[in-house]
Amino acid sequence: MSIEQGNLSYLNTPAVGPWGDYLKQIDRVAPYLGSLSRWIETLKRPKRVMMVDVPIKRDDGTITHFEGFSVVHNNSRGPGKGGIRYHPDVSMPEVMALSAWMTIKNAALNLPFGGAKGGIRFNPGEYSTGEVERITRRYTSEVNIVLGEQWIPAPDLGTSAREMAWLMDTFSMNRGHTDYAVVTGKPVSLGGSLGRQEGTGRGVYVVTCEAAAKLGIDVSQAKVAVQGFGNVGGIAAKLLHEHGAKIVAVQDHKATVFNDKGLDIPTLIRYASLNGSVAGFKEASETADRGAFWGVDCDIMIPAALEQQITRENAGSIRAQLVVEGANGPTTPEADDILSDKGVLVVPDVIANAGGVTVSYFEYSQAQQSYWLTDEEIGARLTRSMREAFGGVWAISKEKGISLRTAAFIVGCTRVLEARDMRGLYP
Ligand SMILES: NC(=O)C1=CN([C@@H]2O[C@H](COP(=O)(O)OP(=O)(O)OC[C@H]3O[C@@H](n4cnc5c(N)ncnc54)[C@H](O)[C@@H]3O)[C@@H](O)[C@H]2O)C=CC1
Ligand SMILES: O=C(O)CCC(=O)C(=O)O
Repeated sequence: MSIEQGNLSYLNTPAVGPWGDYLKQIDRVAPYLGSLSRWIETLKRPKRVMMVDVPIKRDDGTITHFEGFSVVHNNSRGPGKGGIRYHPDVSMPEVMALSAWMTIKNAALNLPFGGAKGGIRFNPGEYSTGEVERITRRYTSEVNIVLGEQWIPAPDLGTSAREMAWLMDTFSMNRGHTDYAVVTGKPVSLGGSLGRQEGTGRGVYVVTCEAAAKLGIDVSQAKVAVQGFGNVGGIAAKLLHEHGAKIVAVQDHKATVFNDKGLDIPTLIRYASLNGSVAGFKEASETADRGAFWGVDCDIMIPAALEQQITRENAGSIRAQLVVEGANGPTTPEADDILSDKGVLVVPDVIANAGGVTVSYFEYSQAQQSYWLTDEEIGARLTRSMREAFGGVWAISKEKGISLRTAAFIVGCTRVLEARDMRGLYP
């Protein structure tokens, strides 16, 4: 079997799904990389992949095994950085794609990190807190050999500061010393950074304002639709709502709620946190037709849930002028083309949702120095980093007449491959 085009025979991983989308994005940037493109295969192959067995004792005394994954995609610029996902559909090709997008994102923001990601295939909502803790601790011990030097984890979909605290504690127990810098997104009382929990949503808000200004959209008058109402979508919606935008539609894993006059976001956040979903929210209309979300009348759309949500099937129905990717990989390359033909501007994940990892970098540096910044300092640094990254990518996109995604990939891939080139090959 050929191993060209990232079609990795040893994993029996065909180039489809999110990994296939990532490979197509790399093919699109290759013509812009000049002589560095001779290193392009580096980006099509994860550096290290690991699948681990995670057995735990359930509350009823029985034993259950879970599949855990960890992928270090690239470490040319430093240790791999990226979150851990708990979701029933997590798979090795998905974690490969998520880790690869981290490589590009971290380099596009000029953070001193490579790309990595981890995941466990299960629905945490179906397990007790004690069971989730045992799964997290067992997984941490199983991936111990890559933690710290090769991979510095953080929260992603389905995980939060709570799991990062257990991870940090388990790692520290195994190594025999307390290590605050092995993981970010920890509770503030345990070496976490102020502003990390809100960092991704705040970054989405900042780039939404930057991109809207370029299109002449007044955010304080804009209608916004948000898919995914968790850490990223919920905070982005809250900040946009606070600045006058009307959030006219929210979709989560269970339901889609609409209100053309604008949803009361603080109340909806409280409601979703009490009920586990936006389903049944009284001050909204609700539809069972999940596809209807994409055709909602709005100016700005923020997909902040999973990969491959905007596809060739629904891209044509999108009425927004601006799509800001809070999620990783929500738009397929085919949908990118349809949106571009329609004149819809897409701010790609590797810039739009980089606020979280940017504050993670601040947390990592603070933990190493045991010196803590204030909320205001974090907020100001984050806003500056996001504006600079967006502005740089916007300028390249205008100069070359290409999408913001390809422009962001030019910045990210050039930095990674320059590092690769300078490090050379062992003779
Ligand atoms: N947490 C972070 O700091 C970062 C997260 N991201 C990305 O943002 C996305 C969301 O992550 P979080 O907000 O952290 O997760 P979360 O676990 O806090 O929330 C996920 C939300 O998505 C909804 N959801 C799940 N499946 C869905 C579906 N099929 N359709 C519609 N909604 C669905 C859930 O109901 C929930 O509201 C993911 O793609 C993640 O990789 C990106 C950068 C950083
Ligand atoms: O904060 C981090 O280190 C990683 C965040 C993450 O997983 C992401 O940006 O997708």
